[in-house]
Formats: sequence, C-alpha cells, structure tokens
Amino acid sequence: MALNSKQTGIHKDAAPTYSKISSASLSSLAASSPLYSYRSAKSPRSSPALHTSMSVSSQRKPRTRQSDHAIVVGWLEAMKAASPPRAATLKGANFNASGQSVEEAQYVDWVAKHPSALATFEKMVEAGKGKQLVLFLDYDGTLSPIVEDPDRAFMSDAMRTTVKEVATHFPTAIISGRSRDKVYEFVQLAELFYAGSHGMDIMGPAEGYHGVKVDGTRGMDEQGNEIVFFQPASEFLPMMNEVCKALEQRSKNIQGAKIEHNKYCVSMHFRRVKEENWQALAEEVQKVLKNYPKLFLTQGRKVSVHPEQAPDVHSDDKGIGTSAFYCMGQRKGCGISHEGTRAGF
Ligand SMILES: O=P(O)(O)OC[C@H]1O[C@H](O[C@H]2O[C@H](CO)[C@@H](O)[C@H](O)[C@H]2O)[C@H](O)[C@@H](O)[C@@H]1O
Repeated sequence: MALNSKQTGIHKDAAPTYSKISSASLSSLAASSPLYSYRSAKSPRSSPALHTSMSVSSQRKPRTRQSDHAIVVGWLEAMKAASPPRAATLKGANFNASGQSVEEAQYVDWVAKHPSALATFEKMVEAGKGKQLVLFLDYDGTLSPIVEDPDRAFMSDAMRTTVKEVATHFPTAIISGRSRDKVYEFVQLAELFYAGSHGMDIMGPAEGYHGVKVDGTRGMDEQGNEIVFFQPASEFLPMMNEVCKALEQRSKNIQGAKIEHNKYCVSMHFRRVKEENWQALAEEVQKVLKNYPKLFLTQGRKVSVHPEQAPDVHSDDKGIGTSAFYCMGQRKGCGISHEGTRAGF
C-alpha cells in the first residue's frame, strides 16, 4: 500500500532524481569505509539483540492467548536465537549434506535474501537511474559501534563527516528505535531527517531538504534551528512514562538490567544481565506489559507497530529499511538499513 503524506508525515516537492546526481557520489558512498565499518555488527550472525522494546500498538492484530510462562519462554528463545552463536551451540550443531551447520545455512539464506548493497553496487546504480534516491540509515550498529552502555554509543567524527557529505547528494534520514532527541544528540546534523521511537517521532528541517519535507507542526530544536515535527503517538507519552517507572521498580533487584526511555517506546537491555537471570527479568517485563494492552513487545531487530492514529508503518522481517521505503510512499531507493549495508530495489 502506498502511503500519502498525511500518513507518513513526509512529503516530496521536487526532489532530485538519480539523473541529476552523479554516479560518482554513489561510488564515494560505497567506498566510504566508515559507513561500511559496522556492517557485521548488525548481521543476524554476529549481532546480539540483547534488548527488548515496548511500543504502543494498534489493536488490529489480536494477541494470541498464551500463558505468561509460554510468552516469556518465547521471548527468551527469540533473544537467544538473535545472539551470536556460542561455542556450546556450535558443538551440538546439526550439519547438512554440504557440511554446513543449520545456523550457517540459515545465515547464508538470509544473506541471499538481503544482498549487500556494496556487493551489488552496479545493480543498485542501474536500479536507481531516473529515480529519486533517499538514504535511510539506522544508528546503532550502523553509524555507531555496538557497545555495552547504550548512552556511550558515540559516532566518530569520520562517520559524521561522511554522513554530512552523503547528505549533500541525497535526502538522508536516520531511523532508530531510540528517542529522536538521543539520536540527534549523537549525530548533530541539522540537515537530516530523524525518525525516533521506530518512526513515531519524525523531525526534519523546516524548509525541507532536497525537496523532501516533513508535514507536521513547526517548532525550534534546542540549537535554535527551525524544524517540523510529526508525533502521531504523542497522547501515549504519559503511559510510556508510567511504564518506564513500573519497569524501573520491577527490575531494580536484577543486576545489569537497564531501561532506556525512548519516548514512545521503552527498551529493557539484557546485555549486562547474567543469562541465568534473563528469565526472571523477562517475567518482570511481562508483569508490567499485562497491564498495558495497547503496548506491544518486540525483541532485537523487530520493527514495532503503532497506534491506529500513527502512520501505518510497514512491518515485516526485512526490518526498518524496508519500512522506510513504504513510509516514503513506495518510492524505492537505495537503503542502508539497520541490518547493515543491505540493498533495497
Ligand atoms: O531499532 P534500532 O534502531 O536498531 O534500535 C535498537 C536498539 O538500539 C540500541 O541498543 C543496541 O545498541 C546498544 C549500544 O550499542 C547496545 O548496548 C544494545 O545492546 C543494543 O541492543 C538502543 O540502546 C535501544 O534503545 C534500541 O531499541
């Protein structure tokens, strides 16, 4: 379904098409090592998805009735599956006829379905001809390395310079599960579009950029730049504040548990929690979640869904990058998604 600007919060005036952009600028993006550098950190094989995130949800898909225990076990299994293979797992692995472990085969299959944008660069250039290209970037694990403390996931100056340069050629957006403010604090580039809280908090420069604008409320950011923002889930903020407090209370005795308030979603970080305590923590999260039927829980790389008032973001296993294309009304382009440098044609 193609979405209109009311649904997405973003619209296009007269954005440049590929023909107006030199292919040299695309090549320089490909050659730009900083954008490439954290690719492996987010692949399903090497990226531990050690957080769980709660977002506001639409009620369109009724939850299946499961016992709390079954729900918690399901989360834990999904988190473990998204974590790096451990020696113990590999030791007991089953191998197929080609001598590949099941996990290895799954990885190869995943890579085939999500080709590297750099390895298929010529195809990307070809596919982009005559089209407007919009660049969507994830933050964690793409622009910054994955680190233990989410508050210290800093972007290097080299990366900032590269993104700034790329943004002179294409409208560029950063989409993250984090709060928009936090991503902006890390990135500090006023010319970009930012979609925080998995797209529930979108902001862009008031005058637009490369003909792309955000439809929404005009305002000023903390640096005094004129901006337009679109916050379709703003009425849920009091609920998210309440949930954050409840989670803090429930997890305070579990060493290593960390809550991150991402404005319209909340992340519970498991990374520093001993694995033997994961179940206890997941049970505490489930106790809180039960009181909020409008909230939806995702693990690791899953894209969250939104309240009925919010944009109908396309959510599938291809991740945020794909959703971003839908957000732009299916004007397909070159995407560097949260899975790393992956092509979208
Ligand atoms: O959906 P995303 O934009 O990919 O955001 C997912 C989460 O990213 C951040 O957590 C991840 O990076 C942290 C810093 O490197 C790391 O400590 C954590 O284990 C990772 O899961 C962010 O802190 C979360 O709020 C996001 O939900």
